[in-house]
Amino acid sequence: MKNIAILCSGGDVSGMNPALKQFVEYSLQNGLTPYFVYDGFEGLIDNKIEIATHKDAAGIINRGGTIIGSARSKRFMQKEFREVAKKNLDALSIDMLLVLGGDGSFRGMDIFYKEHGIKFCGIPSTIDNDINGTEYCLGVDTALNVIKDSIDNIRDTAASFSRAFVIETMGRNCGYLALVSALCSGAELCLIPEIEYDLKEYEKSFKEQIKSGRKYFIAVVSEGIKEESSEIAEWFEEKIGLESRVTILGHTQRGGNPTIYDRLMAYKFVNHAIDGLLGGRDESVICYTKKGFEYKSIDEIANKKYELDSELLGYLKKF
Ligand SMILES: Nc1ncnc2c1ncn2[C@@H]1O[C@H](COP(=O)(O)OP(=O)(O)OP(=O)(O)O)[C@@H](O)[C@H]1O
Ligand SMILES: O=P(O)(O)OC[C@H]1O[C@](O)(CO)[C@@H](O)[C@@H]1O
Ligand SMILES: [Mg+2]
Repeated sequence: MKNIAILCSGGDVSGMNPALKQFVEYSLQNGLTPYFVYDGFEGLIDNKIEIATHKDAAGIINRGGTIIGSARSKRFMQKEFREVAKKNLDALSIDMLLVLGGDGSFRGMDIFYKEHGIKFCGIPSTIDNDINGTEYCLGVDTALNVIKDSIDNIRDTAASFSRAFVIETMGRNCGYLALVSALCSGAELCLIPEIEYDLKEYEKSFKEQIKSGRKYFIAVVSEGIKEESSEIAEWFEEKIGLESRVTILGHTQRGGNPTIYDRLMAYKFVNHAIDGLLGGRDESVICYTKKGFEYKSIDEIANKKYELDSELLGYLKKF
């Protein structure tokens, strides 16, 4: 029987647990022995690698996060520790790995494959949705729903108090979460790292809107823009004349009950990843695009910047 392992790396997402469950089931269906690697690349180095059974994957489908843990591993960046990881995998005769992670994790696996020939398939899993080559990353839908609920709640109090709210989303240097949330929550202002802005250009229009009866503003801003959220709030107070508050959604965006979409995508990503490895694709990332699922090379994924959809950008409100 052949052995296959799975690990989670980088920021966790809701959808990882459904993926782990499907990994166990689909591996067994294919006559493979599934292994869990606990705590990402750290666990590869520290030999936290154990056989996974149906029992290990039971009762987890509704849980956010990942029951096997995730990590950012400084040690995996060093050759000597990757050698330790390879020895640990060899001792268990594991030469196929599924990696649930982001671009950084795939870059690390690419180096590991080139050095030691451990075959892998990456499953894009990051709330940032910042991976080039795939239009969807596992966990994004759940994160967007968490953000949507938060903004809807904030709107209630913003309206009651006639305030401006600056709501900051995660995303690192990618504005996807902020852009989609702003569109789907009817925000008056959306600021993202990809688009240059000058707040002065909004002043005239916002003041006119207040004169015509607007009582409150919702601004959705992404982490990674040139200003702090508190500075945007000060601008609302000083230039627009509205009392303001800041809500930084932070790690709430990384948790929560996985949505139906993320559960289904978890199943599909995992099946395609295992099929790819069994079909002889030794080093790839399984991507989801308008054409469906496609295997792509690490070069295409990790060495090019993700571009936001121009149609979505076109929907953004202008000043
Ligand atoms: N060049 C590299 N060489 C070896 N390992 C790497 C390299 N780049 C990243 N890694 C490994 O991948 C881990 C995860 O990378 P990173 O923190 O960038 O997260 P990610 O996978 O991009 O996910 P997310 O951005 O969603 O948190 C790093 O902590 C490191 O262990
Ligand atoms: O959980 P940490 O290490 O604080 O990292 C936070 C970062 O991870 C992410 O949640 C996922 O990459 C980013 O949106 C955010 O900038
Ligand atoms: Mg990343």
